[in-house]
Amino acid sequence: MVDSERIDKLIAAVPPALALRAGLDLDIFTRLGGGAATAASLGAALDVAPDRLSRLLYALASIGLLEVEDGQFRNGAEAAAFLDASEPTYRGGDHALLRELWGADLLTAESLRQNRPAALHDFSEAGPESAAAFSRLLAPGGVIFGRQLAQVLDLSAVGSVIDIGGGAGTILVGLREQRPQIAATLMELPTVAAVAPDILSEYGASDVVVEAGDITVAPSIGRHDLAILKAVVQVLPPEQARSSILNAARCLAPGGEIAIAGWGVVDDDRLGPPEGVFLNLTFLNLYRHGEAYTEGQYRAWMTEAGLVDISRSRLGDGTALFRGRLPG
Ligand SMILES: C[S@@+](CC[C@H](N)C(=O)[O-])C[C@H]1O[C@@H](n2cnc3c(N)ncnc32)[C@H](O)[C@@H]1O
Repeated sequence: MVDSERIDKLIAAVPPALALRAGLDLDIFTRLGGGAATAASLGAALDVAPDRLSRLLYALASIGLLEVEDGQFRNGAEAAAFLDASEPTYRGGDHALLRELWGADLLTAESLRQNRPAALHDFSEAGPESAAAFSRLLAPGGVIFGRQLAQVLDLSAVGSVIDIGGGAGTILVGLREQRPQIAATLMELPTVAAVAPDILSEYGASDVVVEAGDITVAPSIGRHDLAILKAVVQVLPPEQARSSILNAARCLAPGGEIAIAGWGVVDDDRLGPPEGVFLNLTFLNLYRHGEAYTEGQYRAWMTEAGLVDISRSRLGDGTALFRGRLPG
């Protein structure tokens, strides 16, 4: 017997997520920090009308992200830990990016009807301004991902790391926080390579070597102990996805490790994980050819690249991580 409950729940899941995003956009959780505020004082601090703001505050309280008592709002435990940007455990770094992606998601039916991406994003044809804007959107999330990676990889023997298609290169910032002695290179398409140094210097990482190149055509000019390829394979058509992995492996010194990551990965049956399955729809709206490739495709390309000890794991935020090593 089917009933409408599940459909109602699916539909109801969206508005709380949108309220959360509005809270992040307005910096509400960071403003509140460890304290409490009324809608009036928060409204004054944010320069928004308190009576209208209070609707959002009550909505956030209704899903436990805020707590309210006698008209005073404070962060709930999860918001205090993960949505306050001053905390090292902050998970909201991607919210500006999600705003773009969710905007694109609303166009899925349109993209299918028109048989073209309704919110086309073309990395190779992007002008300097849009390359800089997109790289800035990704930059905060990059630092967080770099920290996550530093926790799961053994960096003790890594003397040199390359982030291929790393946007502004901020993954290298998070990755090297505890090991600043690791030499770092960012390899990017020329338009992004041109804007990356300015963004890197804002993150105190002017020592990162920026190399302009196209990973589908040739490897880096250097050899590195660790190569990172995050959210890059998925933006490329299959033949270029394959060559990006073959060339990334050629950036490695013998014994070096590759970390291929992204939400855009699906199981071989294409039914999971949810991050990959639904990002694959977002891709319909953004890219002519990019897609969430299957685990089997990643493994086949990595094997063809001569990599061994291939593994797939899932990081805390749902990012799929493939690791492999070049024989020593
Ligand atoms: C979705 S973004 C991911 C950026 C970064 N890795 C991250 O996860 O934040 C994809 C990046 O791949 C870069 N890219 C696309 N095609 C490339 C290619 N053929 N060679 C090098 N970089 C490429 C783009 O310029 C863009 O910065």
